[in-house]
Amino acid sequence: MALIIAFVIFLVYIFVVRPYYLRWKYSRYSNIMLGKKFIPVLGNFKQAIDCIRAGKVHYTWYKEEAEEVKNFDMKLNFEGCHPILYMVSKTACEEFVKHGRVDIDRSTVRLGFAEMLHGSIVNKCTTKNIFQRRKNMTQLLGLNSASRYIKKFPLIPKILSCTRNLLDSMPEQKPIDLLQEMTELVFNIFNEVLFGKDITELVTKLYPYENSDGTTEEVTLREILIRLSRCYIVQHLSPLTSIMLYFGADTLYYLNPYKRDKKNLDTFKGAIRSIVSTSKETNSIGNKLYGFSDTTEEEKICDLLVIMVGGSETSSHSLVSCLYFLKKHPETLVKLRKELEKEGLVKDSDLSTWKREKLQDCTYLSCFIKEVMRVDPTVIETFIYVTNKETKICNVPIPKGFQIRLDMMTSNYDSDKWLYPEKFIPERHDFDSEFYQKSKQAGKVQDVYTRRPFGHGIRNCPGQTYAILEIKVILAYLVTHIDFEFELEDMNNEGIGFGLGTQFNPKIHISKK
Ligand code: HEM
Repeated sequence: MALIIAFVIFLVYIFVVRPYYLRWKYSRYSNIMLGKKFIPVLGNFKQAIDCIRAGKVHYTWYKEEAEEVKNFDMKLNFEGCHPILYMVSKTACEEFVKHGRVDIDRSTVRLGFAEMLHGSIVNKCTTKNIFQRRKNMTQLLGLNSASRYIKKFPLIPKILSCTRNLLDSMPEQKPIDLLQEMTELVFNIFNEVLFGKDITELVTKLYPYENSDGTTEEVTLREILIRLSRCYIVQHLSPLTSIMLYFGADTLYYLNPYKRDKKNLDTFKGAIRSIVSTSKETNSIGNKLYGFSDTTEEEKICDLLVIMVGGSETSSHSLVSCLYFLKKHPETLVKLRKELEKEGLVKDSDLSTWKREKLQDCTYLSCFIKEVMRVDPTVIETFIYVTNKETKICNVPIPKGFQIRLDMMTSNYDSDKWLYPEKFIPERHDFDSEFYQKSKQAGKVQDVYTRRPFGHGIRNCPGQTYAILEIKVILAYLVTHIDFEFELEDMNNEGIGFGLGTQFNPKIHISKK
């Protein structure tokens, strides 16, 4: 009995007393905004739930609050019972980056995606070993801008041939699940890059997947990855996860859905392990990554998993957004097609015409993608970071062990930095455009922290160069080879969005040119 009472008191403390105490404590700082609609247990998730109920994408409230939030350096929110300080202003971001690694480092909390990717670099502090593993990844995959790999390896032809295969398999004038198709496409591309010829097994072989009703289904690895990503997002949002984490992350595995998700995850990792260990492609990136001596076998598998998730979930969502905004603003599609035509990137042009340099010359294409990432970012916040000791940011003392994230949405809608931030105007990113000059004259100037789609600091996204190149090639190929229509309901929905975790699953109809 005493134990039950102690447990109830503990729950009341973490879900009610502590959040209210922290809200009171930080309300005394004029540069901290308290998240709205806070309610015990759910924390500020209520805002996301309200958006979904109103038929809008779950992160619309970030956009709606942006004009108010921009007046603060930080925002205090609660994810369930977890307090998180979001870095909002340029100064807060700058100080966050300066504190990097020593005073503030990546959190090791095993929650949601971080739990799914547990064992990889993602929820590990920035030690020498983690730095080396990140370097192994970026150098081998050539994800940094000075990439020898991207130059030497026929990455663009691979992207093009996968996109062409996808288009060949797409039926005309029938509803197509766009997110599913884009995820499949980037998954295939990324895995060809990672595993070369071994891809065949990866794409076609079926593996057992345990469903929530206890039945087992035979599905492809790609399907397992898609389902698992969704399951771990749900785990992240569940108050039960927060409670159980207090008893140690491994206790999760005694209960469903955690036990089942872990089993499915182990199937996935087992398959990757078997593909790499029996690989005939000794020179494949996956094999080389697997060959590094400074990591254990489990760490290598987990690092492969993180690049597979990072490489497919994110870019596919960005592509859906890009296609949507092209249709929403038809003049952008006309302008983009004209630019591509000028570079000789047209239907039936020889695949060897599609050179990286040509795509780099497509200023409008770059600006368009930047604008999509501004109005509808794929990721709205970084992974969780934590203070290693009492730290000050913008003169606010933050105790040891406090969780921190970078807010990646507010600055996109800051009217001090952007002219007409609510409008979709790709030209705002083109220094030579009239609109850019007009913005400048109106005193709107961006700084290095205004755009944050890939995070900042030593643990920012190592895949950004690869991601942007991939999005450019696929988008350019698609718009030159198909016409497409979204459903009217989606076109008219002003609250639609396609970032990670979106509830929207748009259907398109295509006709091949
Ligand atoms: C549109 C595409 C993408 C977006 C918007 C994106 C965004 C992000 C963001 C916001 C982070 C967190 C940074 C932080 O916590 O400070 C991240 C981390 C990461 N991303 Fe990406 N990403 C994309 C594509 C990719 C690709 C293609 C890869 C392939 C390798 C990748 C691999 C990673 C990895 C490994 C991390 C963890 C880095 C670490 O823990 O040190 N991402 N990404």
